[in-house]
Amino acid sequence: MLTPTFHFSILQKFLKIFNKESKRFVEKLKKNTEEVTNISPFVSIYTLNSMCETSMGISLNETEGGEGYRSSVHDFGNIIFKRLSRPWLLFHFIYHFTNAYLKQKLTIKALHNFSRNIIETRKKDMEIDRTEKNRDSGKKRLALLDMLILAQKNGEDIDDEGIQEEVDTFMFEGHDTTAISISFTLMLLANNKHCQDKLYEEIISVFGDDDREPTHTDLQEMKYMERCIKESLRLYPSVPIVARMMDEDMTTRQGYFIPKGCVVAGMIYDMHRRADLYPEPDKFDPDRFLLENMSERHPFAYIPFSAGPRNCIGNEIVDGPAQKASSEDNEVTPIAVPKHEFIQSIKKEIFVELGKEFRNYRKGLKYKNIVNYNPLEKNIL
Ligand code: HEM
Repeated sequence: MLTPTFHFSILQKFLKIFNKESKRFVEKLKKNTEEVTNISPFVSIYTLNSMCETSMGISLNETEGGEGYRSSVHDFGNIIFKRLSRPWLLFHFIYHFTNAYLKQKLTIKALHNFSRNIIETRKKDMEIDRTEKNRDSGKKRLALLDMLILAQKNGEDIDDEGIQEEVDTFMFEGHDTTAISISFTLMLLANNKHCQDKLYEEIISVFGDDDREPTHTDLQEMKYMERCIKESLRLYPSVPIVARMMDEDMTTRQGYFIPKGCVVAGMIYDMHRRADLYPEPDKFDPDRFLLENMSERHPFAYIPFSAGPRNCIGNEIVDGPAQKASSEDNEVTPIAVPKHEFIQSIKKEIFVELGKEFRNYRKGLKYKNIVNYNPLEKNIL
């Protein structure tokens, strides 16, 4: 349902929002007088603004309750990380008696109330547009939410709760991942002056001394910047681990049995730093993503957006249109990896990697969700 929203013709309309927020970010940075600034929460103000406007079609700064929503988004992130980093809080029984749980409930309520209101208002506005046969509505910029409302109207299998869940997912998946990625890219450029200089030269070659807003074509020309972002996502993938629950038994080529119900984790961070795939893996070298240096690499050696049927839909923003836009096709061409190919690849790449990682933790760990990949003991812990 949502894939058409990620078509580059729609993303192009979003570019105005990204440009507006980028400008605000730069202005704010210029005014910053602190000697040391933690840039990550700073960046996330503008990525959250961008996500709100592209997902819900509202400006957080100009909407009643917007600032409350912003602080709830941040509080919620903190609550989750606090819980994840305190093993005893992972037991529901203990967690339910803590203040953190109470705060979590209140925060979720605030988040849901806000997005529910926006959805209801948006639905009413769209109804008015339709009944008044607003001739301009076709030219309007559609937010992701509008696509879901339209899909529901057209009889697709999604109810109000489903729409809200999608909007909430987008807000979290979209703003934090991009804020982290921008922060690390800035850090890497700051620490690698020669790359920063090269990128600066590229900016000058595209814009000269004109301070106009970047267009989609400009961005496509900025090949070095694209390589810097890709290399930054290799070193610091915003989502370092993905996990899947096995829905059927499986035996890998190496002969390891993984039972149904088992949780298997893919360590993207570790895979991206494998010396056999990336020589001098800790070095920031954007030229690893030159075509000639990539051709020999396994396609799943680089998976910052995961791969397969549940990969990142936002992948289209960073990776998809950049390559596909030039074909000027109006059809949506989702990047989907055939399931069997993905499974084969998991076997070869991710499981082998897991073997290396988990061997270190094996001794003394008796946790039913962790699979032992030690090649000497073909069994399960
Ligand atoms: C640097 C930016 C981003 C990175 C590195 C990233 C990474 C990922 C990864 C690794 C997954 C898969 C998680 C898993 O397999 O369990 C994922 C899923 C997802 N991402 Fe992103 N993401 C980014 C930006 C975005 C943006 C901008 C959006 C929305 C506009 C978005 C929306 C989603 C959604 C909805 C899913 C769930 C897909 C599904 O389960 O079918 N992401 N992302």
